[in-house]
Amino acid sequence: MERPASQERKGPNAEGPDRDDEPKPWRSEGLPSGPPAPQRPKINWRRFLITLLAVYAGFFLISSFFDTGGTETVSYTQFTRQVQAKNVKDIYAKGYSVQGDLKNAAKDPDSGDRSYTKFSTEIPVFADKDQLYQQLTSAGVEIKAEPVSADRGFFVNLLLSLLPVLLLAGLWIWFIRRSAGNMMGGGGMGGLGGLGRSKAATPVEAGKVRVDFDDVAGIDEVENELAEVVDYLKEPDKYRRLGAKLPKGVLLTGPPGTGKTLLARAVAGEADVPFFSAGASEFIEMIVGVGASRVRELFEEARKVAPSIIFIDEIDAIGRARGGSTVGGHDEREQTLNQILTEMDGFTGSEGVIVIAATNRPEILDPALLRPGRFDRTVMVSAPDADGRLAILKVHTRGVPLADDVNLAQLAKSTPGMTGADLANLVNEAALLAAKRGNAKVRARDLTDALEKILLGTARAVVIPQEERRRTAYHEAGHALLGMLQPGADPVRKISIIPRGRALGVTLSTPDTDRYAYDEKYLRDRIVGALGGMAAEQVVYGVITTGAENDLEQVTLIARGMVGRWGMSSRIGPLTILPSSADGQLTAAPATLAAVDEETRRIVDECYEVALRVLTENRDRLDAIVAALLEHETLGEAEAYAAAGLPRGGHVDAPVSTREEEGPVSTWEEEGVRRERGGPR
Ligand SMILES: Nc1ncnc2c1ncn2[C@@H]1O[C@H](COP(=O)(O)OP(=O)(O)OP(=O)(O)O)[C@@H](O)[C@H]1O
Ligand SMILES: [Zn+2]
Repeated sequence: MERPASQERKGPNAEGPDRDDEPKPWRSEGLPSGPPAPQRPKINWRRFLITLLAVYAGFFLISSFFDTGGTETVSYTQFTRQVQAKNVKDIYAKGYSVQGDLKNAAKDPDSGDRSYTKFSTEIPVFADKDQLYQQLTSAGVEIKAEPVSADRGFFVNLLLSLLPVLLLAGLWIWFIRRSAGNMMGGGGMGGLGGLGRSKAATPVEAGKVRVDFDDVAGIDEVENELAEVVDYLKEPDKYRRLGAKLPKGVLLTGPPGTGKTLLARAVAGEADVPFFSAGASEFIEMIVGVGASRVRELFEEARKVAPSIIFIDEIDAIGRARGGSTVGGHDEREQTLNQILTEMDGFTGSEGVIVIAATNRPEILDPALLRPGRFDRTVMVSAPDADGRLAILKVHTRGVPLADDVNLAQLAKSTPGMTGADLANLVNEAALLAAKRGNAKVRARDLTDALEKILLGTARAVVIPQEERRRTAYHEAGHALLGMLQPGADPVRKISIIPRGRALGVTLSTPDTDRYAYDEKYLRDRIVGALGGMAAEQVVYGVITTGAENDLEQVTLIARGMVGRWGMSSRIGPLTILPSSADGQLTAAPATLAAVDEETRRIVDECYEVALRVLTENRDRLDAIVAALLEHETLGEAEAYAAAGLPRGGHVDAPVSTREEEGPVSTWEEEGVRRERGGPR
């Protein structure tokens, strides 16, 4: 099977250099090959600005030199005194500015001991010029005069004042020349015909995309979710005949390097359709309106060759929630975003263009993007678990000769927290090492050395330390075990110690049926479950960590609601004491509020006691879940209950949903300060 060998070898920033010298806002693949567009040198903006500043400063220096270099600036009084003393040889007048030479050096009136023969001065407008002229002629001063416009200093001044205008003009010309390269035709920008429409995108790869689902490993669930899209792209008529509506947009979310871009290309490869890809930030130009017309153009091209895929990477760059900041580029971003929304609204699904967008930060996206008919399908791509990492390692070692001592399964186990991009990088580093060492095959040592090099060389933690994993596992197992043991709690659906965004791990519980009202028992079990992570750390380690912040927020919210809003405390009685929102009015007396706090505390304390007791009594089950978690990293419902040695008592089998927004779900996610992956890129 064909695959792009070079692409496989790249690390997490594989696309970086490409993007940098790519003049066009998008790339397309899978179109018939055409003549390559002439490469235009990319303007380095920082250097450009620095040069400009330097030139500016230079002008200032030079002009000030011309004005005062070697001459003494004297007062008008001083000047007339020299004239009366008949010590002035000649003057040179330009408007009211006068430069001149003295016959004999005069002492500097300010410092006293410095002497000068050249001077300059300004004649006040209100000076008696006739009288001055007479004095000058009678003193025999040679007078030279020039019209104001011939002034050398004036030219310099003119240049200086014109510089910003010249600068803008230069920018404009550069911009137009640049746009002319990949844009043609008229229309795009109102009166500025020639801007904003692009020529057919030049293919990067001739023929079709040569990546398919075989190249994407360890995220089978995600592939399954996208299989429908592939099927639709392959046979749009099949769906069209039935009038079926397919998603126009799919949003891939997940940490950097988990294969979102790869996945989008694989969808195109599987479906054998052209692939257009663009980084969202590349749409945004200095000049308002260009991003929008590029978007329009991109969709036009894609529609021409439909069925096709448009991939927009880092959509958060333009898709951030609107309003709020009004920093520069705001308008442009908004217009570009609006254009994307318009395009997606405009084409009906039957046109066969599917937009796939990727982001690491779905939470900051404008909700408008996620409405039906736009990116109405969100697919979460998370970092791979141990099995997933093994599968990815297998993909990336397909073309690499491995020595017999290499144990990929072992390597997969020792790289928790690594993403697909990290693993691809690891294999490549090992191959480089082996080549440097003159070996024909990659040996186990090359891989371990490469791993060490990566661990030392990257600032972010690539591999999660074993101790941290164990602690996270205990924390999650604590939540999960209490969820399994407390009779009123919702069944546990999934436990994971794979980091996800800022979360170190997650335990997911969903009820079997929809619940509309919650009784006190259920709420108490929720609190017990939420405290389970902290309690487990207390039981096992004797200390607790900051990881329980989210848990405690949930606990406080529920307990305060029980006391202050739902009448579940006999001491307070059935009264609404606390407003349902933060800005609501508080009407209770301070003593009542204090009582609410005490009651809240009592409930939480009682629940924490329960959590500690249950976990201590069931320590063996807790340890067993932790062992299973460390082994597999994620446990589904059946595996979780099996590990705990518990029946899924009374719980009806419900379809497991991993989409957390569905239904009343309790998730216990641990905030991890250390685990912010990726960072600025
Ligand atoms: N699941 C995977 N299977 C195989 N290779 C993978 C996988 N995930 C990532 N890779 C490798 O890592 C490289 C980079 O991944 P990709 O660019 O698709 O990640 P991404 O999620 O789009 O990251 P970003 O958010 O930084 O754009 C891929 O080209 C591929 O070599
Ligand atoms: Zn927790």
